[in-house]
Amino acid sequence: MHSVTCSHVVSSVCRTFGEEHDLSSSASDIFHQVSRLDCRKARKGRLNFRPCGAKAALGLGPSSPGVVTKERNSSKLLSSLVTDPSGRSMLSAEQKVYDVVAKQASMLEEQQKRGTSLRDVLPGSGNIGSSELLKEAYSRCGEVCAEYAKTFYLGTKLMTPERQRAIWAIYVWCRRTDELVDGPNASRITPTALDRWEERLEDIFQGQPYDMLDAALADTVSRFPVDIQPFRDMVDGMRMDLFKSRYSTFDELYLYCYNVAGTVGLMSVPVMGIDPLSKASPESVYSAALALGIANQLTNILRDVGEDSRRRRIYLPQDELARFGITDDDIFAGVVTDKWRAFMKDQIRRARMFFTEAEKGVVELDKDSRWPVWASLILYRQILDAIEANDYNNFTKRAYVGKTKKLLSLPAAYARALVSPSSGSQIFGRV
Ligand SMILES: CC(C)=CCC/C(C)=C/CC/C(C)=C/CC/C(C)=C/[C@@H]1[C@@H](COP(=O)(O)OP(=O)(O)O)[C@]1(C)CC/C=C(\C)CC/C=C(\C)CCC=C(C)C
Repeated sequence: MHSVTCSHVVSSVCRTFGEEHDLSSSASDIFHQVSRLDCRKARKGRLNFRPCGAKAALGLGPSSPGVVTKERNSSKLLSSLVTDPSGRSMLSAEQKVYDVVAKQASMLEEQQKRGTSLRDVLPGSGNIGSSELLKEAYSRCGEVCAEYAKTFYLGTKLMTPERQRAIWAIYVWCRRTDELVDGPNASRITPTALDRWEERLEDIFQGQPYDMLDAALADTVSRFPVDIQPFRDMVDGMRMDLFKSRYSTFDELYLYCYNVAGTVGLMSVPVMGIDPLSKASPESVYSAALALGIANQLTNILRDVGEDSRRRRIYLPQDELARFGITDDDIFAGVVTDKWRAFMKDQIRRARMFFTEAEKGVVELDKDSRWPVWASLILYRQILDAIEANDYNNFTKRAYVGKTKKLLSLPAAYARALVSPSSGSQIFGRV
């Protein structure tokens, strides 16, 4: 029996950052217990630039004035710079994100050189189960996950115990991070609070967790080759939410989507593992994972236009809205017009392209991990169909996938998960 409920566990983090740290004695015991955990040292990645990345592959690179033609290779780095309105040079969002993907991939390649890789990482090589407190920590993560994301939780049950626990620990950290700016105490969250949350993240990766749930993540990152950068980037996404309520271009929105959701894909791949039969390059698998996060977030945004507008937020590219003759006031008025339908068709088409890009990577994942990913992909993509079925009224009608459709998606996902890289025809990004 746990004395702390799941919602308490998640929301307590907000209190922690609104006031001074208050650890319960059991959490502090856990802290002392696990602070001795070995910490995997962050490895410096080799960065190189190649013409790939989901956004590039989809032909969605920025095309607005001020964008210099991009050719990505190390000798042409400068040509990938874009200029901001004041004329200063800066990296495009796609370039920044691609750097992170390349770093994750190069970490894997380094690992391959040392003789292990995600294709043959053996879960269970660590000391899971050796501490009752850690077991308890992971089990609380599982409870949070089951409460907030039931279908996904069931999906993780197909994974090996080590992988499922690790995914729960990552899920809980993401959920707590998101709750900082989206939860009941969001109005009390300041940039300083986010700085402190990030310091706490650094401590987790140094094997110095602060509470029980952090301890589960500290253990996870000590056993799987998970890099800290996507976690830092998610905190950055929360910072964006504190300051920003408009996105002038898709490039800006893309960065936001990467920060809050693409990062989840990058965090998950090292735990989910790549099928030993896969011939895909690590870079292509990470790119697909990134694409799934972006696709999910774009879908989430399109579903929630009305809800966000009531908070005076518009997560849609302003230049594209203008091209369709739509103003902020039109969105606040919330009337479905032909202009709106045309705009939405375009946005839905783009989200679907990201889903298609992501599909290529799911088949490359370890066989036990494919089912939950297919399930989440199929379920989330159906929200786009539901927006169409609502005649693009995402102002006052919430697009949702009905129970029957949801249930039917699960065996469909299972069938797709049976396709392995050897039986599938879509091996891509060969090394
Ligand atoms: C199998 C699977 C889906 C694993 C991911 C598990 C995980 C660690 C999830 C964390 C999700 C989370 C709490 C993110 C915080 C930010 C946030 C809220 C993002 C939005 C998710 C939906 O949230 P919400 O629960 O509020 O949605 P509803 O309103 O209830 O509909 C996001 C839209 C983004 C979530 C992003 C992903 C799940 C990324 C998935 C990508 C992978 C798992 C990589 C798969 C690998 C390949 C090669 C394709």
